[in-house]
Amino acid sequence: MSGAPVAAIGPQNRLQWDSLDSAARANALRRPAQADGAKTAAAVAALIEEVRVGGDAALRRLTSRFDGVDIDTHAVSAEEFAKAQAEIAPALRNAIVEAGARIEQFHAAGMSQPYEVDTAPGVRCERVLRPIQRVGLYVPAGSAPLPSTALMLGIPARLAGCHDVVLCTPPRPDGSVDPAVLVAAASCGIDRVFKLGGVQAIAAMALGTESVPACDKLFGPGNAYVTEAKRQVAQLERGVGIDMPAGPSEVLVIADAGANPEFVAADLLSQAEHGPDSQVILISDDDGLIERVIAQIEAQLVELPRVETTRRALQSARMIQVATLEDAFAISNAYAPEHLILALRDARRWLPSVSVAGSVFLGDWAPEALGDYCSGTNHVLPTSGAARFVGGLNVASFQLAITVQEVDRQGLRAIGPCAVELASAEGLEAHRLAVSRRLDAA
Ligand SMILES: NC(=O)c1ccc[n+]([C@@H]2O[C@H](COP(=O)([O-])OP(=O)(O)OC[C@H]3O[C@@H](n4cnc5c(N)ncnc54)[C@H](O)[C@@H]3O)[C@@H](O)[C@H]2O)c1
Ligand SMILES: N[C@H](CO)Cc1c[nH]c[nH+]1
Ligand SMILES: [Zn+2]
Repeated sequence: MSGAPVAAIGPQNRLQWDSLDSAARANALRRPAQADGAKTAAAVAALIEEVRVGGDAALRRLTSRFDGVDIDTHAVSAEEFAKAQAEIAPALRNAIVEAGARIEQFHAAGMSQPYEVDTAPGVRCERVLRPIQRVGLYVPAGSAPLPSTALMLGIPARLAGCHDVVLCTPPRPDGSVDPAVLVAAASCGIDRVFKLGGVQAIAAMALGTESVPACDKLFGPGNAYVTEAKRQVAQLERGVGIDMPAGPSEVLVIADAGANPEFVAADLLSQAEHGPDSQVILISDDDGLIERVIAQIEAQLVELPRVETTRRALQSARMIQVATLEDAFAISNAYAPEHLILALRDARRWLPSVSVAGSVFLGDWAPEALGDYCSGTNHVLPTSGAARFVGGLNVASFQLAITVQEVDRQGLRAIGPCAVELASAEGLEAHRLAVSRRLDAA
């Protein structure tokens, strides 16, 4: 029996917040990737161990298994960089340059500055900034290569002054790397690129292999495997820093009755198409708007090339009706979305109601996709609720803030007694003497 295609958004996706008990509310805001978290963690741990033991040989095996291609040398050669430059269309090159300029403008404006303060006569405290010595960047390419991510990682790294930069990205089935990723990397001064994806890339950059150098901190988004691998390597004995959990994409839209349903549906679909575990949420105080958005999703979905992936992501979509917009913000702040779109009349007026989010898009003319590419903000953003405690990537993510204190005799006399008192209270005699011996001599 044939008929109309099954609707992507069904009654199971529709929720009336006021009618839910607390368990149903918690369930409504659960991320889809959490479902098989334990299984993913075990698989990832085994793969990291395989790289630790096997080095480059393991990288070759895993690339063959997961990317379906046999590669002898993972490092991208100078010839491959040159070929990529020749291959990409001028319009794409121009877009990379144009986006890069705005990303640089925004990130440069937000850079931390060194500073110094005399906290007492003869006591100078400073903060100096140093680039993290060797950074490892991950550019996803499983379902689609993301040259924009190379810009989002490479530009703040360059502004921070990082000279030793390694970048990994999964190879294509023919063993090459997407040329636009290479052009974007080169535009940031990055020439050390490895054809490596997933867990094996993260493990290689964390542990080091014969060909891939061990890095001090890893950056970049990726699927649930990549995100779990970052989490695990951060706990290894040779500690490696990570930027944040930046996993499967999320968008939450708060829309009022006046929102444009065509635009709202397009925004929800734009994040659903990233992968089956993307999560999209619409919250509105207007039932009619929700109905119109759902109709638009069904209409627009069938036109999309990645319809099956998108349809799978929509299985975990939430269309939530609330009594008031204040309720919508309370839900959003509890969920901590990676992206938050305010499709509201006078959207800026509502900005103070946002207390937790990765990046906010104000009004009908700010699609989230602009932030993905070229508004200037960074698209590497916290997912899975991490927006509660970490912000998006920025130049400071690539820097060490080192504090310095310079104290002369006068300074020691001024603040030494304070330290002596506190050391005595803590019963730390050696601490007290390190100060009082100098006080005696000063
Ligand atoms: N939060 C952010 O800032 C942000 C930004 C951009 C993209 N993203 C997300 O990044 C993700 C990109 O995912 P992707 O899959 O397209 O590319 P990816 O490069 O992250 O992952 C591809 C790799 O996953 C590995 N892999 C696939 N199946 C596996 C399995 N069963 N076991 C072990 N490893 C496996 C393979 O090694 C493959 O190379 C999407 O979820 C997207 O939403 C997030
Ligand atoms: N939306 C992604 C972050 O969640 C970033 C991206 C790159 N390209 C397209 N989108
Ligand atoms: Zn996107």
